[in-house]
Amino acid sequence: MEALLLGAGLLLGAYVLVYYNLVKAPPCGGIASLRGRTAVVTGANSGIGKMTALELARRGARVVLACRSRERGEAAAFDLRQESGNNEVIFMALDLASLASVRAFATAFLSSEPRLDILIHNAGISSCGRTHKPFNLLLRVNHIGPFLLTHLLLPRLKTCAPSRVVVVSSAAHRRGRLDFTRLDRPVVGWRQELRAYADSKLANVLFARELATQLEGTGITCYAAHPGPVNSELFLRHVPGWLCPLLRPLAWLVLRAPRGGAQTPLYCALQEGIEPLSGRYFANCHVEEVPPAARDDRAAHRLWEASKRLAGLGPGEEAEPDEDPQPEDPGAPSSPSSPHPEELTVSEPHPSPQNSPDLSKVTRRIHVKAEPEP
Ligand SMILES: NC(=O)c1ccc[n+]([C@@H]2O[C@H](COP(=O)([O-])OP(=O)(O)OC[C@H]3O[C@@H](n4cnc5c(N)ncnc54)[C@H](O)[C@@H]3O)[C@@H](O)[C@H]2O)c1
Repeated sequence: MEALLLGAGLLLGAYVLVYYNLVKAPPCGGIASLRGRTAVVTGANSGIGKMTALELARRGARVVLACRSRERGEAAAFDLRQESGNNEVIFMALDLASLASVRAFATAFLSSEPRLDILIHNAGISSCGRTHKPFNLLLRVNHIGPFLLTHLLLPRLKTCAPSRVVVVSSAAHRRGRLDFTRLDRPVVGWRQELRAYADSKLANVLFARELATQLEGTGITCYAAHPGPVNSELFLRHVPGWLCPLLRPLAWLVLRAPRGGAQTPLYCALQEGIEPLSGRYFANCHVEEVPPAARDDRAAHRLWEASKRLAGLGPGEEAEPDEDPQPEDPGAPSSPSSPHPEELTVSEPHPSPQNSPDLSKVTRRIHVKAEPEP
């Protein structure tokens, strides 16, 4: 009897593993060679971001790992260079919780990198941990920081068009509800954190939607991607230490491996022919319908305006980094436009501009944001 139960358990485990990692997350196809193109992946020192960066590096792209910790970022860049055999994987410092750091990253990037073809907003947090900030840290890291970064890097994305922006969102956006009267209120306690996480992921979906509208006709397309339920540190990081030994094997068994989680963001970054679906939400490498709150164009526009204020971008301001007003950033040094000396780090000298392949052969200009009516 026990042997039977064990056998059934093993079979079930194998089924779940295969189902989540191969059936639901088939390896993404898309453009085979990215030689001559540059990609930025935020939060690329672990989990889904690291696997996304690895795949881009394997295809020959120059990959910038935009990470908070120099030590972990440099270590990840080293690993990825080894694993991919591509020496064009570098680290640059970016802390999305600090608007000054976002600006410093953009300044460093624009002055050292001649190209930007793919921007993947992967970094995210699900909890504030022990940090107490006088603002909504989850919204800051998961949405406002990426919003500002996109604005600052737009000129480079435009000159390299056709180019793409991928915002790693989550199915949790379905539980999100944006309260515009208290968007930036500090988050206290795990219940508020869960809510704020879902809200920030809804903000990701609305951001991709509005960005697509604003960029129509520029050759830049953007997508919100759900990686699936992935076995990463995102949630385990905040679980009490004594619970981890119990949860880790369970998570390994029932959740997708980070490599599987990377497939939908990669699909959005690389798949030919999805340009008419710019602004849409993807899961399991397919476009998916979202709930009314996530396809509310008025809310998307309102969020855009609110995000501009929270990111320190003035009304009608162009996205040129040098023209941005000084942001108010409680967690940042007093001179945001002066780069932090320790943050302006590039682990390798930039390469000379390379011959870029003709992307117009594999992509088309965006004409419509196609979406069936509910
Ligand atoms: N793991 C899942 O089941 C799951 C499900 C849906 C969506 N997601 C999303 O996938 C993305 C990647 O998450 P993951 O599961 O790989 O977790 P992870 O914790 O391994 O990766 C998150 C990355 O973001 C970085 N990061 C955190 N705060 C940062 C900051 N202030 N500045 C710069 N980088 C910062 C971390 O250092 C880390 O590298 C997140 O946006 C997450 O919301 C994950």
